[in-house]
Amino acid sequence: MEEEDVARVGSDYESEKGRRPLYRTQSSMERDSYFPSDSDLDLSFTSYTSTASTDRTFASSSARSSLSAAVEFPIRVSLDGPPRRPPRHRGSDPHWSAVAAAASVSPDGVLRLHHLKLLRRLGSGNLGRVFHCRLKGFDGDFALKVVDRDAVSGKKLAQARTEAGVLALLDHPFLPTLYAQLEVSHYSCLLIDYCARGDLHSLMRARPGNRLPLAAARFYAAEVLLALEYLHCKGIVYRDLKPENVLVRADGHVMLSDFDLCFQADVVAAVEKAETAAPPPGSSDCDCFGRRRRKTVEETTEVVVEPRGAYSRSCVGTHEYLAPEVVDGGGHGSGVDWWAFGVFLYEMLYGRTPFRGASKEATLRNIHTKGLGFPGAGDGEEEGMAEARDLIGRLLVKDPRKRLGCDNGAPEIKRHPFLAGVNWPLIRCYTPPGTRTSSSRDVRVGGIDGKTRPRWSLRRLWHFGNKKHDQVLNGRKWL
Ligand SMILES: Nc1ncnc2c1ncn2[C@@H]1O[C@H](COP(=O)(O)OP(=O)(O)OP(=O)(O)O)[C@@H](O)[C@H]1O
Repeated sequence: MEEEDVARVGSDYESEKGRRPLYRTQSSMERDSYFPSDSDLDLSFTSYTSTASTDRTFASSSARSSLSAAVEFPIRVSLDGPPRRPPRHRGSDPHWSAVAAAASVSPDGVLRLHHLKLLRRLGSGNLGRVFHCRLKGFDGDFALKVVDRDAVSGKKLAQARTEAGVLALLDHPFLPTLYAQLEVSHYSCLLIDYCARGDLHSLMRARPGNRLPLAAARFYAAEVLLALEYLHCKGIVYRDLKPENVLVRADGHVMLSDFDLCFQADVVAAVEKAETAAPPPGSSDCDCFGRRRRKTVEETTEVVVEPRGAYSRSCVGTHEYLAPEVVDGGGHGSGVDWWAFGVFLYEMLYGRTPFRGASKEATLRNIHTKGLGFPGAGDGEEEGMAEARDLIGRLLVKDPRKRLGCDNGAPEIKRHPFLAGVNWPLIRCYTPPGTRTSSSRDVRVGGIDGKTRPRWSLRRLWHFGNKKHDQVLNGRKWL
């Protein structure tokens, strides 16, 4: 890591007891109303700044700031041109029809800001503010991310463009959908999915010991893993995984947010051999005479789409989540996301991150030098903790060449015993933590504790024909 960065990190620490973002300054958006009294804008944002309508539960006051650097890899997508078309997989989402219907009443067929009704401010971040909103006359909730182009530096503007560029590329249930991008006066607004349950960091802090039960941690880890896998397939390295950036939708499933620190690299799909230890289905480790079975190894092939050649030298991310190679400043690739995934799992299970020190400098030193340790197990350790520790240990390997995931990406991690019981194609049919199991006809009856499963198998879903199958897998019916 370069000296300048360490100095900046160090000096920031004292003032950051409230853990405010590193480069945040009071923008004109904080001081004034959000939008000028433009004839196109019938919204006065002023009331949202001072009233109780700001929902602080969404923006946990102790959220950790991210280190940011200049954007050196532009995201390869054009945001100019006609209004956005629904993406292939998320296109059946009713939010798209609402956006299309609202836009159709406009003379030029384009969605405008006055079509939106702002309900409350959800919080503000490094780049701007986020509002909960609805389309006037339509059902469905959205979030509106607003950046004041006049109030942010060129670097932040570049980050805002990166974020918009990444959002425009996404089409995945655990990532936000960009419904529209509105340029109004000096404001850039992104209309995306709204997550009614706030962020995982706040949810964890509301629990004893700031940690989650193992089954919940496994569920969130599995969904985040799929989101990271998708991003890597697109060549996007995320670089800012932390519970603050894992939002929870109304249905309990996750959505990653904050893509301003991403970078994009080339990715080439490759078919690789993979070995999995395959115990005979439904069998125990011993045969009927009590003798230990020999482990059979199954050789399969798998498609690997990991941006293995991704390379960046910038120091970005959140201190406690930085990988050693980022701290070094010697260059890093997609492996930083797998390191952060290990820290994320650790924090969900133990209520704190593994290398946190008394100051941010101490944290960075620990990442480099300190070995990985786990709090004492105690008596009543939950089943599965040993597997979780093993997975964390394989992810938090300081040398990225030996880290799980760095070779073949997410499939390597999916095969680990901690996650091996997850039925990946049906993950959206699991009952998310904290959601009530509804009627017996609801498919979301499984838990993710490794014992109970989604009740419907893929084979059974096919009996309902493709339409039903699509509905289940797209989650349309049960969202
Ligand atoms: N789609 C959304 N649905 C619900 N809440 C959201 C949504 N997007 C952001 N938020 C909330 O709004 C607040 C501000 O989000 P934003 O992404 O701008 O900043 P941040 O998470 O603090 O990130 P950073 O400062 O690192 O860019 C956060 O507390 C976040 O939880």
